[in-house]
Amino acid sequence: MTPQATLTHWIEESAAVRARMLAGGGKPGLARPESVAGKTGLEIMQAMLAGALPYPHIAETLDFSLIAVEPGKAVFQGTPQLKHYNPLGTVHGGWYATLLDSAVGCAVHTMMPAGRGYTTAELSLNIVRAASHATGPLRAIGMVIHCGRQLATAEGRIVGPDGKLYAHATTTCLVFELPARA
Ligand SMILES: CC(C)(COP(=O)(O)OP(=O)(O)OC[C@H]1O[C@@H](n2cnc3c(N)ncnc32)[C@H](O)[C@@H]1OP(=O)(O)O)[C@@H](O)C(=O)NCCC(=O)NCCSC(=O)Cc1ccccc1
Repeated sequence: MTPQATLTHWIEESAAVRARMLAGGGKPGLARPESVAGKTGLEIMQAMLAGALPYPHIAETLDFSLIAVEPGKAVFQGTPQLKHYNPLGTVHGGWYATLLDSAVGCAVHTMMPAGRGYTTAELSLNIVRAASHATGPLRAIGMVIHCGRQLATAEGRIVGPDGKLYAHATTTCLVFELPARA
């Protein structure tokens, strides 16, 4: 696919995902414990994509959204804007970090059986190309490398529709038993 065709595909796919989420009742918020009980991580992420579970507020704060999940993989799309700038006049490093923490974390989440949770214990980030408010949509793709009983590791990349790399990251997540709720 040409970069222009990829860009068109990304824009259309993201609009379709958003429309599906909204049609299913999706809105920013926090899932109630009883709504996620008994679901695997993949089922939770799929329910979010279907609008059956709320999506997190951070997606609106930083203008990115979940696009697709499969076992061991999560794809997000975000568009850098002026409101994401640092005082230096460039996109804040935290924007790339948040997008990649989301992508690699959710990739790990897709591997969690019901009753198991995870949290980021370490995130290592390289920002190798500056994006701007003129760049347009970028995608963060997270992939699991290892998923054990206590540790999970994953890697992720932020790329443009032309394939240019903007940032890459690795994470170490702690995997644990979710506490039983009364
Ligand atoms: C410039 C460099 C650091 C190094 O580049 P290299 O690895 O040597 O790569 P390469 O030579 O392959 O060129 C790649 C592209 O870069 C361009 N380019 C190269 N050199 C320069 C140059 N001197 N000046 C301008 N542009 C330069 C070059 O033309 C090429 O683009 P092109 O292919 O022509 O279109 C690059 O990795 C980068 O910009 N990273 C993003 C860093 C970033 O945005 N960090 C986050 C913000 S910080 C923050 O928020 C913290 C904070 C918070 C709060 C308050 C205050 C602060």
